[in-house]
Amino acid sequence: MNSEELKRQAAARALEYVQSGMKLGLGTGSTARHFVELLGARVRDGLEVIGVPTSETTRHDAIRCGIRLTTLDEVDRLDLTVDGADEIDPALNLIKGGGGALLREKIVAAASDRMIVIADDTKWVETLGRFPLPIEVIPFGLGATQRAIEKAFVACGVAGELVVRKAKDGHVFVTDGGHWIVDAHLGRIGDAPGLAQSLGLIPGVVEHGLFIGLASVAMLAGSQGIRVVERQ
Ligand SMILES: O=C[C@H](O)[C@H](O)[C@H](O)COP(=O)(O)O
Repeated sequence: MNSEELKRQAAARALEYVQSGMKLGLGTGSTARHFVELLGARVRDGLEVIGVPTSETTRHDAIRCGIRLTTLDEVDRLDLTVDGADEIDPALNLIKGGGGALLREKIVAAASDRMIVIADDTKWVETLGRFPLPIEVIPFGLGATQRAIEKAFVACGVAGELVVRKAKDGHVFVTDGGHWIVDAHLGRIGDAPGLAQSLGLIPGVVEHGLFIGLASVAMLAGSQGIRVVERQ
């Protein structure tokens, strides 16, 4: 089975948790797109849900799939968010933002009663950090922000190169919120909650891709089937 089929399987399993009347957070990325497409098929069969997309890309996908949309200004809480991840550790802490959607993804996940992470099992790691950690920053004062990030790294016992993300056309990648992303190549993050806290205090850092304590369940699709891991 190829990785797209595995992602679709994980997405299909998450769909079992969706009930009519739910308000849903709709994630971003290749795995979340499978969920949006499968959800769209159920909506066409009569399922009544309303969604909040976590990116402009997902908003367009959801509209194409016939899913009714709302915003976090119009609704208070969401019942469930289903999203992908770049890395998932045994505490269900995540690295997200490989596609640049981390800011809206975190706002939506934090406004949800439950977050299900869907992925193929290559995303499962013992310790976060092999995947470069996305840090969303304000372009103004980038040098000062980067120096503050490096200080936070030293305090948290990690080190690695910071690279301003470029789009495929060679220009700086700009997020849906108009910010830039610096990818931190750390290799291993021993204390992800501690690093998350330190990064959150830096002026100029809008958000970072460490999702701590947000995911309640992970659905990991592999050649042996789907493993469901609940947060302890
Ligand atoms: O910004 C992008 C998101 O955090 C994605 O959910 C994450 O990068 C995983 O994407 P994919 O399912 O394509 O591996």
